[in-house]
Amino acid sequence: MKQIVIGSDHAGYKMKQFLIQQLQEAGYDVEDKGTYSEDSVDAGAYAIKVCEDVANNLDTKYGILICGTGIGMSMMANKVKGIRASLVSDLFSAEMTRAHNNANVLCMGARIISEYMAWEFTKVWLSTEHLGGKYAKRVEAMMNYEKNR
Ligand SMILES: O=C(CO)[C@H](O)[C@H](O)[C@H](O)COP(=O)(O)O
Repeated sequence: MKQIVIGSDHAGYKMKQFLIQQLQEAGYDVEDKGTYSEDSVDAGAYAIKVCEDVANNLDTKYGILICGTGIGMSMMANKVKGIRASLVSDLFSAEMTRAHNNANVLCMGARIISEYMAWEFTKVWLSTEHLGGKYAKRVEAMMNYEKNR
């Protein structure tokens, strides 16, 4: 079971706290990189904290990021080398982003989805295996582009 590194801005703080509780109850080891209150902060800084940790521990850690829309978090997350972050607002995408894209960071918008939905998406995302084969080749091509640019 991979360790979960989680972060949010002020808009995602409550959802982050909810997910931490659910994840811990489900037996996950969770590291909370902040923010630690609903005081206004810039989401990008927390995306970097989470994603640099995941990128340095690709075999052992996954990341979860929450802001108001999930957009700023996912944009910043994908600037960190080694990160494949997906913004998810439906169950099918939560599954496919693991099965086809092997995402290592899940982003969600607390002003878009409910806590219930966020936990449903998180469970599917964590329990879906990457399918490999042609999908692995496509992910590899993506990572080679990043490495060589
Ligand atoms: O995309 C975002 C961050 O880059 C988020 O949706 C933020 O949570 C949102 O922009 C925060 O808005 P606020 O007016 O500062 O609460």
